Amino acid sequence: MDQPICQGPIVQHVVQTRLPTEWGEFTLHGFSADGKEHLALTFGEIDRSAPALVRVHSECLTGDALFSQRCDCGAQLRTALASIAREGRGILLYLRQEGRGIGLFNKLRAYALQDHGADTVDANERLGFLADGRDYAVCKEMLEHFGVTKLRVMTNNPRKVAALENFGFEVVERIPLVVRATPDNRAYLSTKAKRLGHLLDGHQAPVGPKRYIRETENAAHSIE
Ligand SMILES: Nc1nc2c(ncn2[C@@H]2O[C@H](COP(=O)(O)OP(=O)(O)OP(=O)(O)O)[C@@H](O)[C@H]2O)c(=O)[nH]1
Ligand SMILES: [Zn+2]
Repeated sequence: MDQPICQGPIVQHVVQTRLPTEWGEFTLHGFSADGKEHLALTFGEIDRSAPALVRVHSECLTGDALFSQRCDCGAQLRTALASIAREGRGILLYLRQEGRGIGLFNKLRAYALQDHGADTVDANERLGFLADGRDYAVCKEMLEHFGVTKLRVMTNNPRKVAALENFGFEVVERIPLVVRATPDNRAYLSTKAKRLGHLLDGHQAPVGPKRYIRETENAAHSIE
């Protein structure tokens, strides 16, 4: 019998509109995939022949919209948008995989466990989830929609770089997205470095499958 063909989600570009921000005017694109509404923010003309400055950001309602200091998401989002605007072109994918894929209320349950001493990984596992349940498959078609093939990716997460490479993109540079530690997020950041493999000092060698990725000297430091 034929093996079923493993296909990614069907991704549709549904709508686009202007998004004026404090850093300048982006274009906001709505994509639907598997019943979810994902977003892309683009700035300037995307030059398909040059590597594109890209941020793949996972939804964090508490950090992105409610000013939470428990994590680095809000500051990373603002820093990435400011960097793209400063460069004059680039793409931010805003993926609706809240709480590393477990959803908002489960993330809040994980926070409640962390309030009583668990770290971010143990809390997920105690709730019966993987430490990180994200799936980046939707990125492939979203980035293909904009016609880019070579990427300069703003992230501290080598698994994100590896996922993009597995989809066939050439990641020519990883740009650390370093956010200042605060008393509220210091333990969280340290757990990400120790248990989830995040590269948080901005100067470590990439641990992804390929070692030629250029680590930029000019990390996108927090603007706060
Ligand atoms: N389950 C869970 N999710 C969290 C927690 N803190 C933040 N998140 C989610 O984690 C996601 C962001 O992932 P991070 O691990 O902060 O960073 P990353 O995307 O892997 O890496 P960067 O590209 O460097 O930002 C968002 O979806 C947040 O909602 C937590 O304690 N528990
Ligand atoms: Zn967050």
